[in-house]
Amino acid sequence: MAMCSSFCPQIPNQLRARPGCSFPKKPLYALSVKAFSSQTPNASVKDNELSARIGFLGLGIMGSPMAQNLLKAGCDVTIWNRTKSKCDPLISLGAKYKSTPQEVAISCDVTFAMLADPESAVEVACGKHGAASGMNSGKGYVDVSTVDGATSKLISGHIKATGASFLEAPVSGSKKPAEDGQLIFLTAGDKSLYEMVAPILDIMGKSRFYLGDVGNGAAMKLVVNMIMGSMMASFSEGLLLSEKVGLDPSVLVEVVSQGAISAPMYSMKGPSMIQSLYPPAFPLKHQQKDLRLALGLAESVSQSIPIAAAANELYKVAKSHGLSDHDFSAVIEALKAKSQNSAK
Ligand SMILES: NC(=O)C1=CN([C@@H]2O[C@H](COP(=O)(O)OP(=O)(O)OC[C@H]3O[C@@H](n4cnc5c(N)ncnc54)[C@H](OP(=O)(O)O)[C@@H]3O)[C@@H](O)[C@H]2O)C=CC1
Ligand SMILES: O=CC(=O)O
Repeated sequence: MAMCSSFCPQIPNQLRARPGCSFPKKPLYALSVKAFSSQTPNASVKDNELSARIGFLGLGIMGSPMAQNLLKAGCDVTIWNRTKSKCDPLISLGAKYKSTPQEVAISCDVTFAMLADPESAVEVACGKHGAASGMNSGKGYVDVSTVDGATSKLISGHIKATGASFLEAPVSGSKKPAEDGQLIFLTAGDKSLYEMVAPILDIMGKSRFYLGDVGNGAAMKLVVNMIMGSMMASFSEGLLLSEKVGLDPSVLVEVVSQGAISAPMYSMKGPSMIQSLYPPAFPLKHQQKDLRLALGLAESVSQSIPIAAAANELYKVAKSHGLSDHDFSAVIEALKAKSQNSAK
């Protein structure tokens, strides 16, 4: 890949990412771009970002705004989505369209994938007309979907067998951070690809962590979302209990927001949960998938995670009530259903 070989060796050792290192967006952005632009030292940020042909596969709640931010930054973006109609708004913003992941990979230097789950991530990367069949040495594949480590290693194996580079880079942050370019990237895999795509990650995110070997990014993401899923389940119990004992749940949200357990998630989701509104930012089915995968991760090291296991059961109940495509805060409805049943 022309841009990789031209800039990677230019990065001074002290600026290279170490496993576990966090790179906040603002201070290092210029450094990343400088390294990226070594062939023309005075070239503008925009000129250098434009030099990469970027593919984007998967234009759901997250993929669409991420690809849109790349387009807004002036990048050359080629897209594909299983449901073609979701490509149309991006095509009208200047994206190119290809009809298979393979064709996207053939026409791009680096291809990003933002897919629902392990099955779809494997299908799009390794299936018939999948991205791997369009890869070769000099290209890169960056999977930003939330999957388990074994899936990520499987995809990495297929990609690297073609001579291409692989980076897993799941994101923390939901629909709004994706729209605002404020995601947190949890990356692992080929360091040279990490360094190459750093300026691209910085368009879509506010910080990035390089965590070493493939699997570590997936594990970090699953641990974070295991905590988040349990927090939301516990918050739901609190909202319902406060109401049952005659308190105003809005006041509970305010009290929580001022204390040591305050979290943006509670302030953002609490008011709509009180109104039983769950517009999907993070679909409940994906939160349950992440808890399921976190349970597998814990099992792999014989770690007991009883709180997360209980939360997982609650999300499963919510799914059985048809709430899969609602926001994950709809897990509170599973508790409401349980208390109605026990009152009978
Ligand atoms: N939403 C959020 O807040 C966050 C989500 N994530 C993770 O990011 C990933 C994407 O999430 P999100 O955008 O919310 O999910 P969506 O459900 O909105 O989008 C899923 C995407 O995967 C595609 N897809 C699903 N199944 C297949 C398949 N069999 N073959 C090809 N494509 C398929 C969908 O295509 P189609 O349009 O055709 O259905 C769509 O592009 C998930 O792994 C999620 O856990 C991570 C951080 C935050
Ligand atoms: O995966 C979801 C998120 O908000 O992060």
